[in-house]
Amino acid sequence: MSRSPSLPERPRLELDPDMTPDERLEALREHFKEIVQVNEQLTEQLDAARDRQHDLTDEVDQLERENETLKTSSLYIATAEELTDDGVVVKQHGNNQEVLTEVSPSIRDGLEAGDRVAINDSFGVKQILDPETDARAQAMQVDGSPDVSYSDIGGLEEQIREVREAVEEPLVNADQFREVGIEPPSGVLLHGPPGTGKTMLAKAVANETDATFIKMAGSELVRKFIGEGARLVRDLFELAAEREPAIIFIDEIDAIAAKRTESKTSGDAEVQRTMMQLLSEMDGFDERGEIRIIAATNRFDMLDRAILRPGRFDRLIEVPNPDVAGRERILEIHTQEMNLDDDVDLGAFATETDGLSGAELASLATEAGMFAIRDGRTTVQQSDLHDALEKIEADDDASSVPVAFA
Ligand SMILES: Nc1ncnc2c1ncn2[C@@H]1O[C@H](COP(=O)(O)OP(=O)(O)OP(=O)(O)O)[C@@H](O)[C@H]1O
Repeated sequence: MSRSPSLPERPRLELDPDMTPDERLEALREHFKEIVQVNEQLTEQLDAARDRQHDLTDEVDQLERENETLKTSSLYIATAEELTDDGVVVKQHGNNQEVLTEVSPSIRDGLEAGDRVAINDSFGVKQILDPETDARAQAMQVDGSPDVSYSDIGGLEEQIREVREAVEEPLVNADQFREVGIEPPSGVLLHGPPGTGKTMLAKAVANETDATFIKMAGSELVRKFIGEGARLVRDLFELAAEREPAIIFIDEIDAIAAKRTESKTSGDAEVQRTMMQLLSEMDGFDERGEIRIIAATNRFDMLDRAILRPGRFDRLIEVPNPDVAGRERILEIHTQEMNLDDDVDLGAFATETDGLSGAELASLATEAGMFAIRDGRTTVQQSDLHDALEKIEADDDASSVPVAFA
């Protein structure tokens, strides 16, 4: 930046007592001339300073407008894969679509392969993400249209009904709720063992309602983005407001909303701040329009009861491990694209899989396919399912061996 010129010296009038009146008059004339000159210089400097002030004000306005555009328009996150003479190959996160796009020279100069960038609807690179924005991008997964539907979820008919009533209906029939004069539940908490379909449920509602699905993992907030939790929670709600209708999904909410402990470590204070921010966002939620919030936990017992108060997560939905009919349906779903031998009886097999979660049944189906391939076959037999079950149970036992003996 150019330094402003220093101010001219103030002219000094030096009158000698021995001067004749003529000499004094001459000295006074000289002094007057000097003062006029300095006055002109100062006027010039003042004009230049005013011009500069105008330029800077314009620059500030321009930056404010750019900032506003960046904040309000929806941008997507992508990675710059390759810089070529024809442009930049970017890969959009979420759908992995790759495109060759042009970038303005000013952005191109600072861009390197591997950088995360923000792109607009027509794939134009608008911004290189700095580490701070990057944290935001990593902490939140945004999916414009998740590809899970209710029919992909096995054995959770009652839970699907409840989620539809508490989340889908208020989004789709907001007017009806207003006319009847009732407030829909603020937040829905899905709780149950790992891998039972909680995330799928949240994605399916987003899909069904054409809402944007925004996921944030509580554990990552606490582990990866230390010191940023509260701000990221605020950003999460801001992003949802920009993208409404939107469904906010907070996975592993127990990581930020566990019961308060006696210990006063700085880590606890940080988690507390994050939770307080979440509670205050939820308390101011009514005015937020078409945003619904779903949280999930495997550790319901650990939750701070403050988050379950009316107006917060006041609708609890338990998502348990599937019963035998649920397991059969989940097996059907995960084998529907597979080439099954006529001897396969999923109903009978389901009775042998007591205690397995939906996620375990999904990987069991893939494992069974692997056994068929290893055996040089293109069809999956009942025996492959049994082998896969044995393997999964053996893996399970190995992972539950106490660490000291593992
Ligand atoms: N009920 C189900 N029906 C069909 N597939 C299921 C079901 N539950 C789980 N799965 C399979 O397991 C995967 C993981 O499920 P999901 O992420 O929804 O579980 P979750 O309950 O959110 O788990 P976590 O608590 O560990 O986050 C799904 O992508 C799907 O393949």
